[in-house]
Amino acid sequence: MGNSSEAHYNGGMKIILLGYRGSGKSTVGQHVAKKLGWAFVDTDEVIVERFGGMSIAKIWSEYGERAFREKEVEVVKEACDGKGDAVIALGGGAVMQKGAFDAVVGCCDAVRVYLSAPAEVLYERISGDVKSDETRPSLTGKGTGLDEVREILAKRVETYQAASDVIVDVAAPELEQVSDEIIGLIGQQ
Ligand SMILES: Nc1ncnc2c1ncn2[C@@H]1O[C@H](COP(=O)(O)OP(=O)(O)OP(=O)(O)O)[C@@H](O)[C@H]1O
Ligand SMILES: O=C(O)C1=C[C@@H](O)[C@@H](O)[C@H](O)C1
Ligand SMILES: [Mg+2]
Repeated sequence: MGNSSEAHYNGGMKIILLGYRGSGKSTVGQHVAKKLGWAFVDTDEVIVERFGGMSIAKIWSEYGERAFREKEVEVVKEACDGKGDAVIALGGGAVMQKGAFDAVVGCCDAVRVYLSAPAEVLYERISGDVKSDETRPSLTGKGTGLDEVREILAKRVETYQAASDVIVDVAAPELEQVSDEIIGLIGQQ
C-alpha cells in the first residue's frame, strides 16, 4: 500500500482513483466530485486537451504510445500537486510509470483508491462503452479482447495494490454505492 514518506503538502485533499480500463475511474470520479463539490481532474482528458483534442487512439497512431506516456507523467504530477480539494481519475496505465507512481504515492492528504474487478467484468464494460475505440487502443498490438485484459491486468495488479491505500470492489456495486463508499473513506486515513 502507498506510503507518504516523501509526501509534500499541496493545500487540499485528494481522492485519487486508479485501476484498469473500464473499472469506472472517470464515471465514479465525476460522480464523487459532484457530490462533494470538489474539482474533478481526469488525466486522460487533460492529455487529450494538450494534444489539441486529438483522441488517445490518434495520439498513439500519430506520435506513439511513448509520447502519450511522457505527457501522462507530467499531467499526473501536476494533478497531484494541484491546489485545493480534488478527485483525480487516472488513466489505467498511469501508475505503471515510475514518475507517475511516485507522484501518486507521495501525494499528501490523499486517499488512493484502487477500483478492482475481475478481467471478465472489465472486458464487458470496455466492450460495452462506445468511447472505447477512441480512448482505449490495444496495449499489446494483439487486439482489445478478453485475452489482452487478462494478460495486462495480471501484470499490473501488484502495482495497483502498491499504489493504493484502499481497494474498492466494483464488480457488482452500483455507482451510488461505490461513490458513497469512497466518500466514507475521507478522514479515515
Ligand atoms: N459500477 C459500474 N457498473 C456498471 N457499469 C459501469 C460501472 N462503472 C463504470 N461503468 C461503465 O463502464 C464503462 C467504463 O467506465 P469509465 O470510462 O468510467 O472507466 P475508466 O476506469 O475511466 O476507464 P479508462 O481507464 O479507460 O479511462 C462506461 O461505459 C461506464 O458507464
Ligand atoms: O490502461 C491503459 O494503459 C490506458 C488506459 C486509458 O485510461 C488511457 O490512459 C489509455 O488508453 C491507456
Ligand atoms: Mg477514464
